Amino acid sequence: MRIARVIPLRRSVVTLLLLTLAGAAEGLGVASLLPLVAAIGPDGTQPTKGTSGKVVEALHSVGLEPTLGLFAAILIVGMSVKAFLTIIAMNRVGRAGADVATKMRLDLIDALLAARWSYYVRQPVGRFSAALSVEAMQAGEAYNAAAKFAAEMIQVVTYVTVVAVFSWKLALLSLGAGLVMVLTLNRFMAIAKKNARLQKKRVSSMVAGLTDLLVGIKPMKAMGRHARFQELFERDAEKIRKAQRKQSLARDTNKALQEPILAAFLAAGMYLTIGVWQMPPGQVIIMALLLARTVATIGKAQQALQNVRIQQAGFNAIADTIDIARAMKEQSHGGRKPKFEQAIEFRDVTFGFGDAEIIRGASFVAPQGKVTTITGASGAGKTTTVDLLLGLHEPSGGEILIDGVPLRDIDLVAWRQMTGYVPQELTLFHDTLKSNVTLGHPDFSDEDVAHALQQAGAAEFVHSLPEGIETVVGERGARLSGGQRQRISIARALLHRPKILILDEATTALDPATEANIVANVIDLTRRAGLTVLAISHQPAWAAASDTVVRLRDGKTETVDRRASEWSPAAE
Ligand SMILES: Nc1ncnc2c1ncn2[C@@H]1O[C@H](COP(=O)(O)OP(=O)(O)OP(=O)(O)O)[C@@H](O)[C@H]1O
Repeated sequence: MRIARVIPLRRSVVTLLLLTLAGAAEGLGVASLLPLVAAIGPDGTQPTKGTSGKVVEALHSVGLEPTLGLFAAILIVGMSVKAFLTIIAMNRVGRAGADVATKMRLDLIDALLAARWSYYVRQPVGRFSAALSVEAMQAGEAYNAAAKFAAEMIQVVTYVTVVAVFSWKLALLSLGAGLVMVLTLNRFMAIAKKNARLQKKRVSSMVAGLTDLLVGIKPMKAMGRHARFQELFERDAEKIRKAQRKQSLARDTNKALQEPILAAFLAAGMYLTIGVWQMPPGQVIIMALLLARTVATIGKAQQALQNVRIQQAGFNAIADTIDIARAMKEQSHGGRKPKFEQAIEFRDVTFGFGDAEIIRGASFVAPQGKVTTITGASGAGKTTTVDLLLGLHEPSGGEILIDGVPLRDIDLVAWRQMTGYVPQELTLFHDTLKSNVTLGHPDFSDEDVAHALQQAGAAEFVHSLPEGIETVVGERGARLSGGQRQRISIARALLHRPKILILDEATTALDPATEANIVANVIDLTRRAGLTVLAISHQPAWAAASDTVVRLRDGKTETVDRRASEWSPAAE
């Protein structure tokens, strides 16, 4: 019933009602065949006995003559009404199926974007591509398959009822035939289902694996190690091929075997109706037709049910991913709007990943409008410190204060929007330079972009490109040099004129002259616009320009006020 969370139950009930009405219309049409045959019997007399007789009697009572034309009209009208209602119902099903896939996709994206940072760190990104493509589509298909199953079952009930009205023995025979068919062919259905699931699992893992591999393909290529992955994918592809073949074989065998089973029961039906129950030949033909239709529909219903089960796996998988991502939703913190007019303060902050404590009672102050450099050995916890400041992690002890207000009381989104952030691992999108700087935000003009590029020391090289800011940077910015990528990232961080600029080893790839130029621009911004800078860096240029240096060692901090004493990176 998880589907009810996506498509309101009322919508499904209305569709089911339409399908039931369609079934009833068909039943009425088909049922008219029996008295029709009796009415045009070889002697031309109208039936007076049995159900056919009762039908004729009922028609007489409402002033209708049971003529060939009347029954033919009932048949045609019944079937037309059925077709009409089925079109409406299936149209609704098609729309609902597409809605299911779309809703699942949107819910997944929503949940993913709202999740906390620690969630992303633990997930292989490629898994989400599989969820978004394969599983979302299957979720929609699951709804369609369920509706198809319902339609087939309604038809089965319709046919069995019609047959039962005229002969309960024959109805039992058709149900028996259906049961034998279901039981005999169930094995093939199970094989088809197992192999379909196997394919889904392998295809999803292939999509996920390939996405992850392509994200980090360069070192694989560079070290000639991609061939090993090719082998793994080939192995996966081979398993998918085998599973697909087995699924087709099982499905086709199932279909093919339905015919002889049906023929055997038809023969039995003929024998009983003609030889034992001595039915008129006209009725026998119609009964045979009904028997064949009933048994075939039972077969189709069984297939539809298997299909539901197969597609349901995709629906469940994406629904689980959404649930887990939602459970990892980032806490919104308090509602206080940050001003940031005085200082950022870490007061005895403690934090660890699991049992491993990384920060153990760190205390420092980064005053507003000043440059603070955070330094320390690799793995000392510099990035973690900045992540704590951005609310990406929660301290397990101590307090982070913005102008004396605890970070947990502050509106986190508003706080982050005041920040320009250049991470250690740069991420440029496969898009134009301009879009990479504006992040697709339409509010920024080309002049804004040019200004940010100028401050980031990127104006000159961008200007030298034939397409300027419209140049497409390639996958993850692969068409730019490392230093160029860093400068574009700095421009992106400066574009919205942040109050705090956080640079995590952001100028490591630059030559000293370019770095000095960026440092000078940033210092100029601190003096003119009151920008506060927090730079994680080992570069002498930053240390020389900073007002305060915070050194992390063994999870603790030492603060050196550079206005009071000189600090040298060699002392590290
Ligand atoms: N998501 C995580 N889960 C578990 N451990 C983590 C996680 N992120 C970082 N760490 C660990 O925390 C420690 C500090 O990492 P951090 O990235 O803050 O160091 P750093 O000082 O910035 O290092 P570097 O100068 O090498 O970038 C490291 O030992 C690292 O292995």
